[in-house]
Amino acid sequence: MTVSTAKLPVIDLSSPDRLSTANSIRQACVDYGFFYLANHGVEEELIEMAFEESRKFFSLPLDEKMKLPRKEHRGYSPLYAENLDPDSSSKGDSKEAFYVGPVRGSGNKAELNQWPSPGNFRSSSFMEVDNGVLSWKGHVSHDIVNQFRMNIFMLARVCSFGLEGVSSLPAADYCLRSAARRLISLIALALKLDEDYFVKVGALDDPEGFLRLLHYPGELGSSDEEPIYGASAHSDYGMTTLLLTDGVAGLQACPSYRALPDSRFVGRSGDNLGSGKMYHRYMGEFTIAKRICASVLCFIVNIGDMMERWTNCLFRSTLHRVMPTGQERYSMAFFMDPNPDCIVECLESCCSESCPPRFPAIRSGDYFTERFRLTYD
Ligand SMILES: O=C(O)CCC(=O)C(=O)O
Ligand SMILES: [Fe+2]
Repeated sequence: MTVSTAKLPVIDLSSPDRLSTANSIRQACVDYGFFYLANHGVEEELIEMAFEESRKFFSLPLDEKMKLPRKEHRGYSPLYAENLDPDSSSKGDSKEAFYVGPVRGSGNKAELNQWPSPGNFRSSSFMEVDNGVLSWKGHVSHDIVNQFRMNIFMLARVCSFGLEGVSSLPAADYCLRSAARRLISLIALALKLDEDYFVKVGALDDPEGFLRLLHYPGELGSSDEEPIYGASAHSDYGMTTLLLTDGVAGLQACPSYRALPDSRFVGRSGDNLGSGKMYHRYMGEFTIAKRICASVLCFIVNIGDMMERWTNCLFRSTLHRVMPTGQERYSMAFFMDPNPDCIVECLESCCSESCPPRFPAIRSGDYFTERFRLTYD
């Protein structure tokens, strides 16, 4: 373990001492906006299988992947299509991604997900899991009518989104989404709120949690070119992100960043959200940042902008990025976002006369629309 890793706190999600866990979370969110989450209940085998599916998916020929272009934040996004920080590099991020949105509970939205069709896979290595029978830990096995549905299940269940026609979901209580919900109740306690506060304000209604599979080819730019980032500097937009990586280094966070008071209200041009996220414009150099060494067994958790706004910047939506190391890298990020209709406004406990709310109340969906526009347009 490196020194920098040791400094990032490890939170034990299974600890029976919820108050002490909540206090540790509070400290981690105030100091870093990042922490490791251990004993989250998601089985190693499930994580490994999801990584395996992800590797197979990204190894499909580009024209197959391009049959599933990203729409409504679901589907495939090729190399350089996204630029999280257009001011630091014009080329776009050296990563490809596949997005999965909620499959169940969102009306027609479930259908917006794009899935590789059986035809896409016939010539690939992505298929053939036990001849159409999916087994999980010996508890369950389902005949899944075709490879298409099986592949949906394989990927979707990592976020516990249901699959019509599949009667039981063994992983449902031990999936990313359930871990995120348990964590969010601890975050509420950490903020001295009722543990179901975020449920009560509708943040977790039919949540718009998204899973993003990521593949970084690891290419290094030549020194006379603009820098190439795997993911350029950004903060995440939602409540909290649960990140899994294959252990290859590259993720860097910048917990030392403190917003200059005025910059909080000055966004990049066209950004009318007061997000003030153009850090390096105000800081000069983007200074690093600790290297985060990830164990595949621990999630890396970070706080997103919505939580930062709720807490009036007490909890930090920390700037982070992925640097290419020359080594290929896979990760999976589960973004727990508030329901789009949830109004996010400064918590009473986080403001006072001398510390007024820094951000106006905002509908979560409006915030996301604007941030996506800035990333993709
Ligand atoms: O791949 C990683 O380690 C980080 C990804 C990330 O920050 C993101 O997708 O928002
Ligand atoms: Fe991120």
